[in-house]
Amino acid sequence: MKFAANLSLLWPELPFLDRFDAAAQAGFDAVEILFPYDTPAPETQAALGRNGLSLILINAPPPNYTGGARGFAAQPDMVDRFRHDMRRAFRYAGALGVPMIHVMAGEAEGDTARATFIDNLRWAAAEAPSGMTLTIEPLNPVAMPGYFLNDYAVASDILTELALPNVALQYDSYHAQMIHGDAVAVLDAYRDFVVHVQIGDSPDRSAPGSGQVDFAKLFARLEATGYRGYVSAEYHPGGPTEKTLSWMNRS
Ligand SMILES: O=C(O)[C@@H](O)C(=O)CO
Ligand SMILES: [Mg+2]
Repeated sequence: MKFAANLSLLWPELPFLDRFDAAAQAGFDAVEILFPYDTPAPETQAALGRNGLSLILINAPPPNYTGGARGFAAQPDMVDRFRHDMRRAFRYAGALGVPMIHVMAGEAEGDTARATFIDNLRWAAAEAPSGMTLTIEPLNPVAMPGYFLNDYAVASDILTELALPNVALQYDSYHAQMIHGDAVAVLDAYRDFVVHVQIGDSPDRSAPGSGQVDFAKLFARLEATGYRGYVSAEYHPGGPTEKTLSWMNRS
């Protein structure tokens, strides 16, 4: 199994660029960053390069630049803004060879929002550089009140309707458990759509093994179904990150 470290959440006590060194020392060869845009791409590239790390995922758009809004992809009156932000994300990801961008839906509800989300994803999929995959991720309403994409069934319906090879599902055990009460059942139900897996426990987004998610079963299901993507650590370590990484030793 391939593991990645989410440097937006792990090693929170370290300056951002030092987290790359910590991840490599802990045995990771890949990282993801929710919103890397404050750091010029050459600086991120240097931190990756000196550690032999790949950056596998970033999000679009950056919330510091949107006033905290978590995307506009499902907002009918923000189509121009969505396209502008996606072009910026494509430039940043392209400069660093990032193969996946998580497209954030933003706060919205209803049929018009759904149609807008689908139209925007179709546009972005056509604009995306060759080899890049766009992901969508259901976020739970406790963590992200009002967020449009808050249910795995909604995500899978949208992906089925789109039927595009470069738009797929980002599964997160923390959100899946919070939304549907059984993260493993969610993985089983929507496994065919999944290209990227993030792990965190529920209800506190703490380290695997500290909450309600059955990680032994979850890893077994990933292995049994031949998952070849990354499993990325996206949780609040609540102390030294190195002490939370025993889950990496299981495969
Ligand atoms: O699970 C999460 O919160 C993230 O993967 C994310 O992309 C939201 O910013
Ligand atoms: Mg996530």
